[in-house]
Amino acid sequence: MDVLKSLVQPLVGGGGGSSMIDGVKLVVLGGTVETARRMASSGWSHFINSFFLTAHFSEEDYPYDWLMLWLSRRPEWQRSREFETTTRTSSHGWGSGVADNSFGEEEEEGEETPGKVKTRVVFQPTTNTTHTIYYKGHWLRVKRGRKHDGSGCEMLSISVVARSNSILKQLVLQAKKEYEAEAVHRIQIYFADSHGCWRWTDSRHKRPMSSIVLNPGVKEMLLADTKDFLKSEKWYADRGIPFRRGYLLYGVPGSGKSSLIHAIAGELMLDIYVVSLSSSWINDSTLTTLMGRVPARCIVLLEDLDAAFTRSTSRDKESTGSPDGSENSSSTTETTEPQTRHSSSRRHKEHLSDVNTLSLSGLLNALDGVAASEGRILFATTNHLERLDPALSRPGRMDVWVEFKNASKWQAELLFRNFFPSTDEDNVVIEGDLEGIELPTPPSPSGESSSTFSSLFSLPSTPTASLGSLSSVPSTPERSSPAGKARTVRMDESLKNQAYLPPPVDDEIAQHSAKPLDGATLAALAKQFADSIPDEEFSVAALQGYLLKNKSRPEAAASDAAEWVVSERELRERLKKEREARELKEKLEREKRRKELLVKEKEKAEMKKKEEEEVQRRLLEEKIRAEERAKLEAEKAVADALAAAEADKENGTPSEDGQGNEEKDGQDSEGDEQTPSEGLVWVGVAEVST
Ligand SMILES: Nc1ncnc2c1ncn2[C@@H]1O[C@H](COP(=O)(O)OP(=O)(O)OP(=O)(O)O)[C@@H](O)[C@H]1O
Repeated sequence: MDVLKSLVQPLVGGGGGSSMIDGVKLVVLGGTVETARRMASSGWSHFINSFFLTAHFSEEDYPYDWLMLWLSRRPEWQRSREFETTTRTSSHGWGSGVADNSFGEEEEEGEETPGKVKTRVVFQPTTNTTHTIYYKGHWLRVKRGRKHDGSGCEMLSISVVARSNSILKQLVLQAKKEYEAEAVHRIQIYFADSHGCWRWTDSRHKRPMSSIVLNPGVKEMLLADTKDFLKSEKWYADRGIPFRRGYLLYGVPGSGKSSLIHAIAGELMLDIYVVSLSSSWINDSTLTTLMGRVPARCIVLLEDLDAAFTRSTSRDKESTGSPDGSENSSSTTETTEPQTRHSSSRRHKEHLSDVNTLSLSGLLNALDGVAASEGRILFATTNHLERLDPALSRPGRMDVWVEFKNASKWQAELLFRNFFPSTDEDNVVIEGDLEGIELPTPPSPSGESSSTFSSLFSLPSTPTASLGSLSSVPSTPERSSPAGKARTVRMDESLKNQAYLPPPVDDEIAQHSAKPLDGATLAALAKQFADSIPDEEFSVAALQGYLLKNKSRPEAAASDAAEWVVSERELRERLKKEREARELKEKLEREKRRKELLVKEKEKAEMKKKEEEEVQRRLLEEKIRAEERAKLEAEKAVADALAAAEADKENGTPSEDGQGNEEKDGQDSEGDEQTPSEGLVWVGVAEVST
């Protein structure tokens, strides 16, 4: 105590100093202590940090998601005393494991509202709090924070006292494994945003391939092709061919294009990156940026390929995707790429007039330009193949085309059999089992096919191949096996697929579903249903809609199908008539408006003509009046002159023989050199000209 007093005493200056000096001394003392404390603390953390290995994981990259899922299952992470809540889990829609600290409405008491979206709220530690987690004999210091680069992105920093970074590697690998174990049942959907970034949007359960009802062999062929492609990176590299493959799915709406892509993504365990080309913000540079940012293994889905070009009607013909553009209709890469070079001024103009435009050359560059990423599988969908430019479908861009038509009888039967539950466990429909229905010809990879099934044909992936030769060159040589064999093999594989785990059926929903039927009854009902459905008249989506209405009554669904077809036709007929009537009305109104416009224009022209005539008439009148005025003034001047002469004559001395007068006249005439009549004419002219 004495020691402390002796230390403080000189500083506070004993008892004799003024109170102000004492205050200053106290401030100086406090400042010194605080500075010393800070220096010690920073020195300590510097010292500690020199032993730590630290890894940073940005929100924008996958490892962040892996680790957040892993952390959400750690009790230490949940013991945080400061939380923030979010409804967007970093684990992208799953993360509902036992240790997950999320909670939702199912925990709440009371009945549920059907159709209400269940929102899960997740507690996660606030940013900038540090957690210590024990992992494989090491203490990890985990901290969530934000980047300081202005992006506001979250960062996860994990530090560990270790000599090598192998423990961090192990941690990341384990987190990845756990994440992928969850991901096996789901696919992630990312959507492009207007800043050229991919935003995670949804996580969906995988859709089994068997739920897609297409003509025989189509989906198997596609699946085989995509699988084969993913395995052939070296094959492509050895031949210097860009490692990319494109599939164009075209045809009527509601025929299963998107569903098939979804199912393939699930089967291949790939995420889907979606760009809607009809978005108002899409333009060349955004699309190029997006294409450069897709990960190596994924599915890129370009929706509504034709809509990209119908959106902007003001664009030049050269940059439209429509084959109608005469200059562009025969364009290939060779013709469109030079366009990019020589049309910079035109592009600049376009840019000024409409910043949100996507040109054909921009789209082509994004698909296979230098910036385009490799290893991705591109799917493009369109309802209007005829609107696409041939350049878009050049091999290397769209290697495989698949046409989707309205449902065939065969599809209708299979759809019915897939739709209703069966007591037969092995009620897996193999194409050949569907008796009595003429099967469409399966696709042939050799391209020599196919009448009803002319829809699938594969293009060679070598750049030299022409569009005309629709021979199928497989993405690797092994794929030259006969179609039938390939199909059987792929069918077996797809049946073996264990990846799909459908979500459990809600009890309430189960009550409204049909009771399982035995195989024979189901087959008979499916046949009855298919017999009532006309070939290729209704889309699969329409049939599905009908079945959904009868989801608990398979017998009624089969027996009422013919009636439904009649009512649908009547409905279509009525809608068609209504549309025609509307169009006719609109046409008549347009015609009426056009006529009214013409009449108005005519009236306007007549009015204008009348006004001009009026002006002319007024000018003429003015002119006549001016002439008359001039004439009157001239006459007056003459009369005045005569009167003046008369007056002179009366006032002056008259000469006897009249000589004096004549002399005067003679002098006058000599002096003026002007006769009265000449003077009259001059006055008149001067008046008129003014
Ligand atoms: N071939 C099919 N097999 C199974 N279900 C199908 C099929 N075609 C359509 N459906 C069902 O119809 C609905 C719409 O299908 P989907 O969105 O895949 O059609 P689409 O061809 O992509 O349509 P659009 O061209 O309008 O985008 C989905 O619910 C899907 O389950």
